[in-house]
Amino acid sequence: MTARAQFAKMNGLGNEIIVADMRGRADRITPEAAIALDRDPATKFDQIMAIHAPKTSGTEAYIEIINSDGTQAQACGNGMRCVVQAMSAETGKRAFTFETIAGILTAHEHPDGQISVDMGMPRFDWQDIPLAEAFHDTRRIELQIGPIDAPVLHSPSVASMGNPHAIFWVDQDVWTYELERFGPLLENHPIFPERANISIAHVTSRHAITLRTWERGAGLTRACGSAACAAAVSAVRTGRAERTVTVTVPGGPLLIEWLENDHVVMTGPAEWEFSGTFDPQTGAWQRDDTAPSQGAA
Ligand SMILES: N[C@H](CCC[C@H](N)C(=O)O)C(=O)O
Repeated sequence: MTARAQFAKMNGLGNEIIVADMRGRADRITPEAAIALDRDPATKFDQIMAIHAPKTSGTEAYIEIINSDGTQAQACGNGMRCVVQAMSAETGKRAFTFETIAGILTAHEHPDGQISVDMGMPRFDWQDIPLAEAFHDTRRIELQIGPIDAPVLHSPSVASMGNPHAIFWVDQDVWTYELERFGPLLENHPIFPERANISIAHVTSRHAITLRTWERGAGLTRACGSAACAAAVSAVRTGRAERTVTVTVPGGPLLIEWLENDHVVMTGPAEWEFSGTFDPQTGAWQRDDTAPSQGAA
């Protein structure tokens, strides 16, 4: 058995996150461990944010992002806020520079506890999303689901926030759509060679969007920060909204600002739930404050 690693179960607006401290270790969290942790109701998560020692000077840490199906993701805005809260509690620092598979990003904690993450620049070229075929205008691509002559969802905007997103615009309450049914079909549609995060968006004013997301590799979530960013920039590109917008996801509101320098900044909360230790090989875990019988160990 491998030595245990420390973790904190946290959430970002209900996006279920495990922040795992993998610094000073040579091993990685296996897909089997991720799947085992997700199967246990107490540690069920959408993403694991694995903190590794920095690879690049000037960065605090290298963050690996793992979906609940064990696959890797390039971006996780809500998870990044959880990492900031955990590391600011540990170090007393408020501003951080991190590296992920998608590059370098910065984040800081405000005095009121809200956390802003610079999610970088969105990309809109079809090759960057990526799409399987050329679409020169990604504000609206040909893709629909439901009866051919009366599609339920159609013509999404697509964008990359490091990870692939499709945003379907709707004119009514986002809860009236069966996202749990259409999500998996669209996530795995052949137009998305790396699959995609699927959102339905209702623009309710020039500064407000309501959003639900089916996440690639994780399914229905209460919040998806990168999808909120993708929806906000896509709403601006299609003339639906201004560059500062509140995106309300099932877990609550996120403030998204698309700055003049093309960076997208997301601001929202993070919440600690409990801490423990786990085996990165198997996912066996134990709460810090309970007797050794707890968990799958
Ligand atoms: N929950 C995340 C996104 C997870 C990304 C993931 N599902 C993927 O791209 O594979 C967020 O807050 O941005």
